[in-house]
Amino acid sequence: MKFTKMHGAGNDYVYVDCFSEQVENPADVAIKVSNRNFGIGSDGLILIMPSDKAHVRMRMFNSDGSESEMCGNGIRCVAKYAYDHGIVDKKEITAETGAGILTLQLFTNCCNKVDKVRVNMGKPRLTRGEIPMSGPADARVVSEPLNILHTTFNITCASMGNPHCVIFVDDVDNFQVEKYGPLIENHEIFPRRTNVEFVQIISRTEVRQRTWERGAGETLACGTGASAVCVAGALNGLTDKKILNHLSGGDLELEWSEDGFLYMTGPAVEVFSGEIAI
Ligand SMILES: N[C@@H](CCC[C@H](N)C(=O)O)C(=O)O
Repeated sequence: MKFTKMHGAGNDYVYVDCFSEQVENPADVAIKVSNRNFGIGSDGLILIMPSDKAHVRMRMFNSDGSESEMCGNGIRCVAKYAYDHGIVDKKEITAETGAGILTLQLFTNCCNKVDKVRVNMGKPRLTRGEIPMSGPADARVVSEPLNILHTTFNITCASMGNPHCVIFVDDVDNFQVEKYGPLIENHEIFPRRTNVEFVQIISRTEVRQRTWERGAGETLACGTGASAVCVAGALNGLTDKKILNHLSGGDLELEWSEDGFLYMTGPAVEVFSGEIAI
């Protein structure tokens, strides 16, 4: 199987061009290629596919083989791959995802390669039913207490197509992400598990985020998570609706605009290509 390794702010995936390759059992392939000792090493697998509704279609699988509806860092890399490898020739393209059809704006460098992408991530979904979470389907979850191991966290939840639980903490770099992340990911109030973002407020326009990803553990960045953090900061009155988010592997710019859409801007990098026996 031919593949390309790419990352967005350090959130790295193995990408397969399914315009020319076929992948049987992508969940198993994701587990195999993601292994950092016995595989290629990545946070998961992303398939770049033809679509009858958009310029390109993305399917994404976490390193544990579970499929997610959406991947913010992944969709920027899919757009870069599509442009740099001649699948599209426009700088505004559409992409079909499990979270619907998204519009992306591509920015190129002096070699006409994409190095930055702005994504209209759609409107955040804020009710328990949409996230999904147990409890009254129409209710929002803003700073709601959740007890984990005798500690009470105030959680704010949103779906960006995939579920997110945002927790504001005082000192994120010393926070025990590996201890609390999996307990929240698998908590019974999240019937499809959840991604978890631990966030320190730096100012009304700047935050620092660490992410525990559903199906992958701690990663260096999460684009849908950074989008959910922008929403959660605004809903809690802690940040403006336009922020710079410092993730462990790089920065993302987020804006929850007046029309209700969430815009994410960030880098997309191709690292290397190769072939692996599957
Ligand atoms: N890293 C991604 C999100 C990947 C999927 C997530 N782990 C899930 O299961 O929903 C991003 O950049 O958004």
